[in-house]
Amino acid sequence: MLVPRHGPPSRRTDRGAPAALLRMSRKGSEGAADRAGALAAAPYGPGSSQAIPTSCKDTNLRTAAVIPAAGRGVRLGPGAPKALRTLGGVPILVHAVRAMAAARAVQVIVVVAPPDGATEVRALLDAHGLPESTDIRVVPGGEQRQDSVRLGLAALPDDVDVVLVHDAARPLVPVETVEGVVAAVRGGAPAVVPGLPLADTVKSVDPASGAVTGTPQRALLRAVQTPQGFERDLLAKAHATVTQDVTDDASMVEQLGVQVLVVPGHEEAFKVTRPLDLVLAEAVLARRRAHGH
Ligand SMILES: Nc1ccn([C@@H]2O[C@H](COP(=O)(O)OP(=O)(O)OP(=O)(O)O)[C@@H](O)[C@H]2O)c(=O)n1
Ligand SMILES: C[C@](O)(CO)[C@H](O)COP(=O)(O)O
Repeated sequence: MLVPRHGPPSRRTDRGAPAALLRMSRKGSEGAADRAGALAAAPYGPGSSQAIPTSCKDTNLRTAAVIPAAGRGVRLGPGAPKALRTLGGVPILVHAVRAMAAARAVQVIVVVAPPDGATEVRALLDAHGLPESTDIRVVPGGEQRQDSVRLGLAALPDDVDVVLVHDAARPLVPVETVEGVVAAVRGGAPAVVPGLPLADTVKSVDPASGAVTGTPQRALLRAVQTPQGFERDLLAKAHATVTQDVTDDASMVEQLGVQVLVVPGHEEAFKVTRPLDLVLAEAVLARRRAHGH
């Protein structure tokens, strides 16, 4: 099914799909070249007039997850790169890959390894017996998270139309959260993030003096998690055009003027960032195991 999202339909073929989109769904190098061309004629943003595919039933297109895992884990303290440290005796990255592979919609996973660690990560994943039905690829990452995600996107096969970006550092995200994000993208939202209301009051501050400059209304705020889900071409365009430093992928899409939708997140999808997060993650895992999960 093809539906207009950002304005009136553009020139259509006899099946109702804009010609550029049908070209983009072809497999192989010709399809890839057309995809690049179609991206240059960017359909996204205010006033745009393109239509985009929403259902893999009509297009046979697949959903992929890019898992940036190239960070050093400085805030976690000295040791191996964070994604390779263990939780319940299993590397954090393996938990994250399993969490993505558990979602029926996710057929392709691109793991973005530390820049000099792709071979080690490939061997680690092979040693942990991940589902053979999922196409799992490993590529080296970059200096910043944004660089790593961009390198992961470049390794996606042509027949992927929806992409999740999921931090390796969120190893315990429940499958329901992953599937909720995919369903929202497949249901018509071009960019989707899971989010939770805040428990703390948040202040803006002047970093130089520490003086409070404001108190945003808490009810209007959400702490956003991953996986963040996107139409592939939209995310590729965001990574090709936004150069400003950002802390998540959705904010790059926001800079293109495209609406991002928040769906319910989950408290177990927290990010392992500091040492106490590891303690919490071990406790959550122990609770799951006690319940037979
Ligand atoms: N150059 C980078 C930096 C981060 N990441 C990934 O992005 C996710 C979120 O980043 P964060 O939690 O900040 O991880 P680190 O960068 O490892 O943590 P720190 O900032 O404490 O070093 C992590 O899965 C991390 O591996 C990445 O792939 N490439
Ligand atoms: C992408 C993210 O997890 C959303 O909350 C977060 O912004 C990553 O931040 P980090 O400082 O790179 O961990």
